[in-house]
Amino acid sequence: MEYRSGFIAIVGRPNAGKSTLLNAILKEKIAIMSDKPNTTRNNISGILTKEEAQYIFVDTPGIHKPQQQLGRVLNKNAYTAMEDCDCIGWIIDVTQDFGSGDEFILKRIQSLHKAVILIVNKVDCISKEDLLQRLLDWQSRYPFNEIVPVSALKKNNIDELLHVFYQYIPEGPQLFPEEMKCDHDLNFQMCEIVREKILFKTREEIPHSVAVLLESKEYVDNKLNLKMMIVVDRDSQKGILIGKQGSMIRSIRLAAQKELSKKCNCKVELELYVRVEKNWRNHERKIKEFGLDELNEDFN
Ligand SMILES: Nc1nc2c(ncn2[C@@H]2O[C@H](COP(=O)(O)OP(=O)(O)OP(=O)(O)O)[C@@H](O)[C@H]2O)c(=O)[nH]1
Repeated sequence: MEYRSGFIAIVGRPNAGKSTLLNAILKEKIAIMSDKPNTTRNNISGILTKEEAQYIFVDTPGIHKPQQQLGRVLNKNAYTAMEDCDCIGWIIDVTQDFGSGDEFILKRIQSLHKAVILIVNKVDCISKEDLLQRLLDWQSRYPFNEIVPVSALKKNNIDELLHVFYQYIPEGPQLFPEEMKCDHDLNFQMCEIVREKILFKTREEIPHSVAVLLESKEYVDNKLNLKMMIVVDRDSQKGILIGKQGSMIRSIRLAAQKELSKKCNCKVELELYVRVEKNWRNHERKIKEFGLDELNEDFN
């Protein structure tokens, strides 16, 4: 078996299960998951090094119709990932009907002329008969190179999916060291942990667009001191985040602190601040400042 290595862009509508799939493949929590659409903003890459190949995954923000500046930047990132890869894994939620978001992706894929593997996700939620019907429906929409049903959540058929990816990446040497699982540095992952706790604790009240920035980081006496800034775009959101007598921010801080300690293997002291930046999602400069337009710099 020849050794192969290549880039696989995972694209799909918000909530299709991209992050869950990436985590199932990499067997480690590196992309954040939540039940809200569009929690994945940067192109988190996961790297899986196996005996036969190195699979480099580019996770993309959910493709959706751009409504604001931030939406446009997100879409641009997803598209660049699609153009630069060796093959595309288009993940769909099998329980959802074909919609305008799919139409949008389809158009893009048609113009790229790349191998496209349709990953039919959430098959645990549907009967065999319905699944068959859905597969036939999807098959008639595009000449996919392969169609692979999976359950990212239950980790079903993941090995088969890798086997399929293998066939669509080129022969070549290992591109990254074996122990490297993700190209994003720890700082980014730490901010994502805090953002995940915010989304989880505040439920629908804080939009997915909340930004978390690392202000400072220092080790003192075997303890990691972190200062992070949470940026929201309305005063009312600041109120929600802080909560009654600071109860919400405290609960976010404690939950994040616990996970950060596990991640960093040391005691962590986290300080959180909330800043209101009105309408920051519409300002390109701010988007840049928050690092949301960066695209896999290490790979380019
Ligand atoms: N039942 C079931 N649920 C799943 C499966 N895969 C993902 N989910 C759920 O679907 C929701 C969305 O999953 P994510 O992985 O966050 O989706 P995503 O596509 O990364 O979403 P964005 O970040 O918005 O792009 C979560 O609640 C997951 O638990 C699956 O195979 N079966």
